[in-house]
Amino acid sequence: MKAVHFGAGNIGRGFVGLLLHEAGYEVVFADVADALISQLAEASSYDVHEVGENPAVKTVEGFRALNSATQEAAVVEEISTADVVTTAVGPHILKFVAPVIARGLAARPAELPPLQIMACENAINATDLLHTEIRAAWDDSAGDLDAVAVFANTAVDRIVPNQAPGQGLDVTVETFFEWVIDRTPFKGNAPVIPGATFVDELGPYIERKLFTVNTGHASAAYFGYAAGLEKISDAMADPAVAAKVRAVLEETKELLVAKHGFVEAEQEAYVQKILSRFTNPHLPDTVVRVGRAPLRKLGRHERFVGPAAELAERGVTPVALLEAMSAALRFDDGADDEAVELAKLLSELDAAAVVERVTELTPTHPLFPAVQKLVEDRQAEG
Ligand SMILES: NC(=O)c1ccc[n+]([C@@H]2O[C@H](COP(=O)([O-])OP(=O)(O)OC[C@H]3O[C@@H](n4cnc5c(N)ncnc54)[C@H](O)[C@@H]3O)[C@@H](O)[C@H]2O)c1
Ligand SMILES: O=P(O)(O)OC[C@@H](O)[C@@H](O)[C@H](O)[C@H](O)CO
Repeated sequence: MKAVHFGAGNIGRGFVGLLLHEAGYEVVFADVADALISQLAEASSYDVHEVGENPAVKTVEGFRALNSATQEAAVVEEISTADVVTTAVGPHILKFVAPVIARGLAARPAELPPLQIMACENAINATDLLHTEIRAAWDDSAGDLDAVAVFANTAVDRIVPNQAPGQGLDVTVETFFEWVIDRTPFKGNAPVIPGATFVDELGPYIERKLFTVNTGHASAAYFGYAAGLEKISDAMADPAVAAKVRAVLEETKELLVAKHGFVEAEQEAYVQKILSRFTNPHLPDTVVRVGRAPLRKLGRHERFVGPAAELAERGVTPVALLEAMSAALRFDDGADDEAVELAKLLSELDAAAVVERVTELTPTHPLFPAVQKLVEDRQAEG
């Protein structure tokens, strides 16, 4: 069994690659970072260090690695005979990997079963997005795309920080992990991945993960950044930051319970578990990694505006979520391209235009005036 995995970064090596390896797949990593690919191509193994409660070391071996920019033909050939393709590149990068996957699918021998494609990104229905991009790159003369590929959405959860320089290919991760995959597109032929959980209705799991783990995480990052703190665990050790994060998760809990029917006590236990994961002092995770790409995080269906808009539509005015969004508007890490772009938008556009551009909320949406006020307050500070 062979899996081609795009994105040999933190989650690629520390989670998806590990679980595919443990499931018995030969993993072919495809990435555009040349030094990383050269290192992987030369290595026979790397270790995943799970830190926190019940620490462990897992070894990944038997993989290969290709540069998908300079060795595209080889990647296409690997995909043409693979069983599974996964990605962990970031939602905005899916459009760049889609044409290569389309070419691999077009070259697939007719006798092979459909390629099983799963995007493992922090975004709602990222595989649908990848599917759309592959369709856009698809040459109809190659036949019916949906006859040669199966697309399944997933939700992936494991905190994998940026790795310390000098650590080589080894990855430090938390012990917790969850990979939930929509079973239904496979029509009885789902891949066997013992570390993954297959469900019939993925929607509630994706939203619960994004609007709890990622909303809480990003809140800790932006409040922590504003407090001058470097690590997420330090931010969570600050009582004022921790209280604000808790308040944010109270609001998303209200939405998730009302919308998906999660039992309140179970959702509360989920929240508690997640808060304890953020405080893991063994995990060297930083507010700038977790806060990265604020424009994406302030997007319409993302971790802040997504739940806040739905609460507003239900007649509930979010308070803590808006406070977290206000902190996000103050995330001005100069090394982050999106933070720089956000600062530019704040200085060039009027508040309503910033809200429309960044959040894609329309002026008639019930959340719009509150977000506009946040932007006006931010702009008044200069
Ligand atoms: N790190 C985590 O804790 C975590 C957990 C769950 C989900 N995720 C999601 O996984 C995705 C990746 O996150 P990460 O933390 O591993 O980031 P990362 O930056 O460590 O890894 C991304 C990798 O993608 C590669 N890449 C960029 N453009 C590419 C292209 N065109 N083709 C092939 N490879 C390309 C980069 O070189 C990099 O190695 C994101 O969507 C993120 O939200 C991350
Ligand atoms: O990857 P992002 O930028 O969408 O979000 C940053 C972190 O919140 C994220 O990577 C978490 O560590 C991860 O989603 C945990 O499962």
